[in-house]
Amino acid sequence: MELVIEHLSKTYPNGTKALNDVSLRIEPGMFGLLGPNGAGKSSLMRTISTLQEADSGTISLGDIDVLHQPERVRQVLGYLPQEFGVYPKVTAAELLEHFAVLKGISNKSERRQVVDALLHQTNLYNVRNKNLGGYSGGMKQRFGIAQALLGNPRLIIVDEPTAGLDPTERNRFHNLLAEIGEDRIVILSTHIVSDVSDLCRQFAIINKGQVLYTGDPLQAIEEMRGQIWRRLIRKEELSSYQEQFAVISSRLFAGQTIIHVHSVAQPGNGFEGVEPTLEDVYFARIHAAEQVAVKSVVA
Ligand SMILES: Nc1ncnc2c1ncn2[C@@H]1O[C@H](COP(=O)(O)OP(=O)(O)OP(=O)(O)O)[C@@H](O)[C@H]1O
Repeated sequence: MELVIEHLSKTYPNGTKALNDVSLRIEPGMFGLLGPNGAGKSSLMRTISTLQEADSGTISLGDIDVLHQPERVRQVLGYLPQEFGVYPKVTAAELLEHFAVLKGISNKSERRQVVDALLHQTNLYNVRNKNLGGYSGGMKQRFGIAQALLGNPRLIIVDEPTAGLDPTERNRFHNLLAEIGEDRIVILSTHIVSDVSDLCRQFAIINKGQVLYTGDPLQAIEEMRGQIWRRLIRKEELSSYQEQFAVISSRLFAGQTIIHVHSVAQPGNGFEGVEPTLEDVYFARIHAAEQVAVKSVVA
């Protein structure tokens, strides 16, 4: 089953163009949707999940017309929203059982089996009788995955799942995602580049409602090879470098500022070539798009 999005656009009543002619083809496996805050990721996820409507464009999931057959989508969809609220005074086992009833698993012993299996899979079985209010952020996210997996969905959407998780929990969550992404479409929406480079065979960069790039992370890195340059500068020199070069990122290291510049040719003295990372790809694509936007405003 493939998810095909074509020419999807959405403008909110206040005039914000959240999706601007988005087209994507998503195959089974983990797909990373990478973009800064406000890029339109949640709008896209909510539209695919049938929680909101688009102004124009089409989405198909196998033979399902997503925008016109929301009931069919909901039968095969698992969704972990950005803000996953839980009732603090019920236990994981109770709430999952409740969701299973809502999903239509009416046979009691079957439901019990499904719930237990999901609690095991998400490593929550030992804490299943604890109130959700006492769960850590990572435990809540894993519970979110457990509920999203009910009914064995073919398409799973997770919106910014690792924000706020500590490294151990994040790692555990990654392993869980990798496991569930083996045989179905999992769309991971995030602004954290390493979530995508760790997990996804396919990804897209989205900014201001537009798809800037889509493809394989390794290929995207390969295409940038020889075009990323590094230089140590003094903090107060940053703005002058930004005027002269395509500075795609700057960070502090041992009290000094390291900049990365995107350039096909050697930018000049003092720059050293570096192996690109997915983060360089991401910043370079966004930087290039912003430059085009600035130029068209000036023109
Ligand atoms: N209901 C709404 N009404 C008006 N504007 C909205 C609405 N929802 C989102 N927006 C705006 O649309 C743009 C895209 O928002 P969206 O939430 O889809 O982005 P995002 O990439 O998911 O960002 P974030 O990670 O911050 O959620 C933003 O400018 C946002 O302020």
